[in-house]
Amino acid sequence: MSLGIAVIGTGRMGADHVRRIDSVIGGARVAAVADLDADRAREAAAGIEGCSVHTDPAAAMDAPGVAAVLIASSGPAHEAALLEAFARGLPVLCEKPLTPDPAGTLRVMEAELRLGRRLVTVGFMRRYDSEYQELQRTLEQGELGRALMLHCRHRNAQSPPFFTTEMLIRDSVVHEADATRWLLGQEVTAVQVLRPRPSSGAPQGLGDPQLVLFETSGGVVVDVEIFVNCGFGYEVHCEAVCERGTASIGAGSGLVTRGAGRAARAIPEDFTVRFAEAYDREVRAWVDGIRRGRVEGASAWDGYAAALVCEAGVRAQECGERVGVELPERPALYA
Ligand SMILES: NC(=O)c1ccc[n+]([C@@H]2O[C@H](COP(=O)([O-])OP(=O)(O)OC[C@H]3O[C@@H](n4cnc5c(N)ncnc54)[C@H](O)[C@@H]3O)[C@@H](O)[C@H]2O)c1
Ligand SMILES: O[C@H]1[C@H](O)[C@@H](O)[C@H](O)[C@@H](O)[C@H]1O
Repeated sequence: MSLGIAVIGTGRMGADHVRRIDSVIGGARVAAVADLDADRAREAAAGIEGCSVHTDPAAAMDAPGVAAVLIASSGPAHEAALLEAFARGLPVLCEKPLTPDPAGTLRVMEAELRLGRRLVTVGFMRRYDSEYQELQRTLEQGELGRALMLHCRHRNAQSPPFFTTEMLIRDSVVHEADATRWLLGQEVTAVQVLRPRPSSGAPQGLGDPQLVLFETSGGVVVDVEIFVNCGFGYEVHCEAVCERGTASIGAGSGLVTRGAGRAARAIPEDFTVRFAEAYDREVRAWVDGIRRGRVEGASAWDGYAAALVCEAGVRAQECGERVGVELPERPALYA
């Protein structure tokens, strides 16, 4: 029998996940959707047989046939939805950030610890991207020697209207916080943020772009250019500089055209294009895991570690200094 999923939040990502569950991956179906905006929820559920429509996330989780929850509401709404899923013992895939602040993430992790079993997967989809996976394997195999530096670029064509300077870190650089931990198997121990003059292409008051520096427990230095209003497309690059060579991803390998004295390759418009396959693989792995009684992917601990890195990043944005990341001991549940 297919796994009945309640999708909470049917905006840009949620609607895309509804489509994915309904028509891309096998073994699951959208049993219910919820969005504060009833029209948006209805639109996402249109044509899906047996899918009930709600404005209250808890009501969607109580709908007949629901056995798992996918949370794609706005970040501040994640915590309440996660706790509702826990109250029902439902496994949950929650879009990043797990919650926007470490205090909320800690409450979620502690609630899961009280349950004594893992229910949460955090939607850090880069872990499912084939290029990132190849880079991770290359670094793990060690043929290039130990990693010394990562140079990362993270560019969005434009930010949504509600984006704030803090969100450059908490909503965008949170991906590099997780990717750094996952690629290197090391923790981020300190963060600095350099702020060039804001681009005239960024909304008034938004400190965009920024250069974020991580130091890791293994002595690697990571620089992240975050530029969420670059204007020209979506780019995520990562180059690892190792002792005997480099390995890089994100250059794009699509069609190249030549003409009128120029060579050209399209740049993806946004993350739904660049990471389409990664989202498919992430949701498929989550569904397959649940069907086999396992919880796959990034854990609440990973969400918490990333949130602590981002908290240090926001403090570094404000004070202009290097800010240390204080990570507590990892609970045994997440060993
Ligand atoms: N993994 C990725 O690459 C990626 C990409 C984009 C967004 N995201 C994440 O996905 C989440 C959603 O982002 P989005 O771009 O789709 O935003 P969005 O604004 O398009 O959609 C959010 C939806 O949540 C609904 N909502 C808000 N509070 C709610 C509540 N309490 N109950 C029910 N519905 C509620 C809103 O009405 C809206 O329709 C965020 O956590 C975001 O960070 C992840
Ligand atoms: O919510 C989105 C999403 O996480 C994207 O993957 C990232 O590139 C954007 O910067 C962020 O705003």
